[in-house]
Amino acid sequence: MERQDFLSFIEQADKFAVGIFRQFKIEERDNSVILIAPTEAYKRWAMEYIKSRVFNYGKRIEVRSAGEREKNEAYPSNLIEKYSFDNFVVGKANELVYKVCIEVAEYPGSSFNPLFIYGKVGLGKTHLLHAIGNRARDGGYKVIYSPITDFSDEMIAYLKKGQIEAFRNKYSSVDVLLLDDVQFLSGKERTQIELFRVFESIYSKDKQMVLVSDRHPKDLKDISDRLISRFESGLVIEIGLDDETKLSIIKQKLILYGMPLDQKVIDHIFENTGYNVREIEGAIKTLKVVGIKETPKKKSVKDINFVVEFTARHFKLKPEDLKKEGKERKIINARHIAMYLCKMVLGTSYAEISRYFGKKDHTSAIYSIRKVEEKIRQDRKFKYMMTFLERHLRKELEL
Ligand SMILES: Nc1ncnc2c1ncn2[C@@H]1O[C@H](COP(=O)(O)OP(=O)(O)OP(=O)(O)O)[C@@H](O)[C@H]1O
Repeated sequence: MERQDFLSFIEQADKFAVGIFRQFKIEERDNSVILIAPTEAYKRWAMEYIKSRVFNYGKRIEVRSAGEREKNEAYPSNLIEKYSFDNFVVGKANELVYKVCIEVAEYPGSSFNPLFIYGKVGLGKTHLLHAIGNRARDGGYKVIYSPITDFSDEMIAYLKKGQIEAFRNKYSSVDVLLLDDVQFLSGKERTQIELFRVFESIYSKDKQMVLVSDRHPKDLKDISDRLISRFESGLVIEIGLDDETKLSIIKQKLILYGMPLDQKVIDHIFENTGYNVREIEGAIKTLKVVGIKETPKKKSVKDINFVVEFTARHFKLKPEDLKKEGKERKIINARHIAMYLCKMVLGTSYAEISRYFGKKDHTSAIYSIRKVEEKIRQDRKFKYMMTFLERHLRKELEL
């Protein structure tokens, strides 16, 4: 019965092809259909066929060859399926990296190896890693995606069980290894040693490695030179975001969230977000709930004052301290946190925040808020504290 679904779809579209597809084993799943080809040649044919047609089956189509099937299922994938090449908006600042990623996903190990992508937060690095993983997996390759902290935790767990060889084998036997947030390797000596081994092994077998970081390999701290030089030995490429791409992303996301492409809305989002797609998504979601009439309303200075008082109270400081230019770490941190809370809780624009804190340039608020975002990602305790602060602030503001 299930087999019928995909085949009847093909039958309507292409009478010739259905005869060939009948020779495949077809597994229908909720969101995807897996075609298991009898031989490699059939697999290649099916992949070409699917790629060259405008396919609107409504499910992701995955092609594997019979031999690969078991191998792949032995590797439960933690890839996020919604991150694909198709829904990645391309513009000047990310076009090259996008093309390189497609190349790597389709010909792993034989083009840019290792591929090292770096760039600021929320620019789509993780999205591209998963897109590579999904495409390579569809091509029948064994893929592992792992944020470096998970890689490290897993390594320690294996080490404790006395099974470090099993860990090495697991990571060395993939076709594509995707490592996220490589900057967190910093200071993790044993993890670096193990990663180096994995690297050498993968590389010698012409398997693919893709690494993602928030900075260039040269700017990574406390990472061994030999590892850095490996990171630099393939292609190092930056991902960015320019105004034109930002605009296309806003439009695409508005459509995605079922919102009208209203110029006022577009301008509002454009002006109230930095160069960070995650932030753009956040702004659109807020807009969807609150509506354009309320969101753009300028938060009164009274509210910003309230956030500053609230933050000062938490850190046992005076609100005036936060507004002054100070050198003391504790005060600087509290000021950054107050700025972050203004942005997240009140939705105040960068320009307004900067102005309130006595800065002319709106990039100063962007910089400070980014610092807080980075710390949230790096430090679990800090993240809990920020969640706590945000929740309490919202309560006090009755938001
Ligand atoms: N060019 C793009 N087109 C469509 N969506 C995008 C694009 N870039 C980023 N996004 C979306 O923005 C969000 C954040 O992207 P992602 O997590 O990949 O960023 P990142 O660069 O890995 O950030 P971080 O360094 O914080 O991990 C995701 O939901 C992603 O789908």
